[in-house]
Amino acid sequence: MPNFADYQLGTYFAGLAGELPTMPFSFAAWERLAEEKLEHRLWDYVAGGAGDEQTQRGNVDAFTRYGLVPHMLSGAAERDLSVELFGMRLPSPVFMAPIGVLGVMTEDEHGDLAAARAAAETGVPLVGSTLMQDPLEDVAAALGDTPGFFQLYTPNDREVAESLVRRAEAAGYRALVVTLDTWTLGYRPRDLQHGTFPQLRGACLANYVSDPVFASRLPNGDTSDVATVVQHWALMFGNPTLTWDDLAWLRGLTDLPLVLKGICAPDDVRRAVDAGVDGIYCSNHGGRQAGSAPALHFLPGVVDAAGDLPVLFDSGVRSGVDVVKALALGARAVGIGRPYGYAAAVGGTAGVVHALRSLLAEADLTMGLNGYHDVAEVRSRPLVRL
Ligand SMILES: Cc1cc2nc3c(=O)[nH]c(=O)nc-3n(C[C@H](O)[C@H](O)[C@H](O)COP(=O)(O)O)c2cc1C
Ligand SMILES: O=C(O)C(=O)c1ccccc1
Repeated sequence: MPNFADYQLGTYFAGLAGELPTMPFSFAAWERLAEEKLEHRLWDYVAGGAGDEQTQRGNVDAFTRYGLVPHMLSGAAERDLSVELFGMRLPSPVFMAPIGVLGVMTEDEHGDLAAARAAAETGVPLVGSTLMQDPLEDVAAALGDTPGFFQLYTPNDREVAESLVRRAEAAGYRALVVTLDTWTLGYRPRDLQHGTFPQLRGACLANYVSDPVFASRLPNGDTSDVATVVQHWALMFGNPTLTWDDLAWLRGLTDLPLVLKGICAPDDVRRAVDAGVDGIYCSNHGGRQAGSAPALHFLPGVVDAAGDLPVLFDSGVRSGVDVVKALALGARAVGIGRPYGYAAAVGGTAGVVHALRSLLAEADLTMGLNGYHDVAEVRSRPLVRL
């Protein structure tokens, strides 16, 4: 059983030996460094969100409305953070949420590969986006023994969708995460002001370019002209006509565990359960799509409606304390988004490894100091509503 808190001890020991930290230990510090490092347009794309950005701020603020209750003398000197997900025992409940522009956020290495290498080093699973700078097969190969899940943006061309799913299966991804909240792009003032966003300039379309069915849709199957690729991608990317009636088709596409991302309403959970999915992913896309209530607000209702199905959660998680709060509200696994993206921008693989290890150390220490031995115990004790 990994002792995540040892990362803190190791840091102080290294300090005693004169080796001082070079990377941050808080989200705020990562954020500052990433803003300095990233090209302005890319920074705006990653940091920005829909409308006046109240939804993404609300996602973060929502965590301050709940508090953990400390319990003393409970002997929680060693904690078990492991959770069971889709028949796998994961060392911790933390995973990396899909970030579709990770591929171009890093300096010396491609970002999707950096995240996959960090997954291999830490055991933290990666949900790889449809929008990668390298083909999904190369990213899977960099994951080592750590599980990867493939996030699908369902193209309106069903044969392309099917081809992506076949490739994800063949590459060894362990679940299919279908994102439902981005069937068209949200209203994003920062990107609008720049008149563009990265994919429109050909970034992170490797899974399309490398796909034989996608390529077959291009004139003469020629994927070398970026403008042509982007045009076909833009026409195919979203699927506004997808409804619950199409879920049987999606379910029939694969035997992999099927997870629906972007679910917030309990009604939708019930429909998803009826359609035979294996997991519910409660998220409002980090406030980048629709203006809505904070994602955390929806979590208890989603967990309740999901019954025995595992609920994954993201949107607004910034610290190890936030991870523990999301677990207490019923999440089985908790997704980190912008925080590891910023770490990738600042420090590549090493940055992501450090960000994950320090976040896990904080989650582990938070559990221990509050007297919790394991995740089941966190879930069994109510939070204080502030
Ligand atoms: C730059 C960026 C790109 C994203 N791309 C994707 C994507 O390709 N697929 C997807 O399902 N979600 C995508 N998301 C949403 C994340 O998976 C996650 O829901 C969100 O980052 C959570 O919010 P937070 O980062 O503020 O915690 C993206 C988020 C960001 C910040
Ligand atoms: O930026 C995003 O959040 C995202 O998921 C996306 C996906 C495709 C095109 C543009 C944005």
